[in-house]
Amino acid sequence: MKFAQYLLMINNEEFQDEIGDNHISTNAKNPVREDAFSITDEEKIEKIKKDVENILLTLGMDLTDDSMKGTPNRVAKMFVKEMFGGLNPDKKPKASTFENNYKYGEMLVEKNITLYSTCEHHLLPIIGRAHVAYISSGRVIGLSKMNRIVDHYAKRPQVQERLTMQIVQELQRALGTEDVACVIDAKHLCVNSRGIKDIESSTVTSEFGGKFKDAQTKREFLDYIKLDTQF
Ligand SMILES: Nc1nc2c(ncn2[C@@H]2O[C@H](COP(=O)(O)OP(=O)(O)OP(=O)(O)O)[C@@H](O)[C@H]2O)c(=O)[nH]1
Ligand SMILES: [Zn+2]
Repeated sequence: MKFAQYLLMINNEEFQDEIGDNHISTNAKNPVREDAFSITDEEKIEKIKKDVENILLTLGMDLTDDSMKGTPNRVAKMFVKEMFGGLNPDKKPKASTFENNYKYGEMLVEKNITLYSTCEHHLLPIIGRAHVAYISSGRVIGLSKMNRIVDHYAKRPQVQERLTMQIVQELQRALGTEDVACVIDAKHLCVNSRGIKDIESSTVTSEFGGKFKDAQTKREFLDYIKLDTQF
């Protein structure tokens, strides 16, 4: 499918889905059930609170203890409003774009974007940096919107590969161009702090759209971001 046809298709209301990911390719969608929004956030918090309470009681914790009595509610609120808030389409940032009046024609790189996500296999943190770039085809986007888009898709149960693709596809939609790239370098606490317990290793993923598939353009982007970030 041509990119223009794809843009027409994703703007068609019929293609709206539960978490507002109508423009995300099938293979990059989070596995979300159709009834994801059959209950409100407040109802979700109430249900999760009871589930967390149950887990802690099963582990043998005394939930009348001053320090722990608020924990089930705290965890439930944190899940729904913070860690997994990106499942709520109302929280999706407005990716406002404007005319490229100054005719800037080179790539723009937003690098070292702080990334906090959650591994969907273990529900443990993924901590790292995202680097995104695009070449304008007429529209430009507010810098902070790129950080916000990264944060929105990070706030879901994720695998890093999918997250990388979602960021690129959302920026392609917002900017109306295929010429978008993203590299993520992140530590998965499920690898660093448990299991194999390799504290040093990190995971690098990338997605290169349009002109970024070209070796020279890709090289320029990778040179700008030089993967020497410490986190
Ligand atoms: N591809 C991919 N794998 C991930 C990501 N996050 C975590 N994983 C891996 O998912 C895998 C889950 O494997 P399992 O064998 O079911 O889980 P496990 O028994 O806890 O595995 P260990 O971590 O090896 O102890 C692990 O190898 C994780 O490192 C991710 O973002 N992408
Ligand atoms: Zn994990």
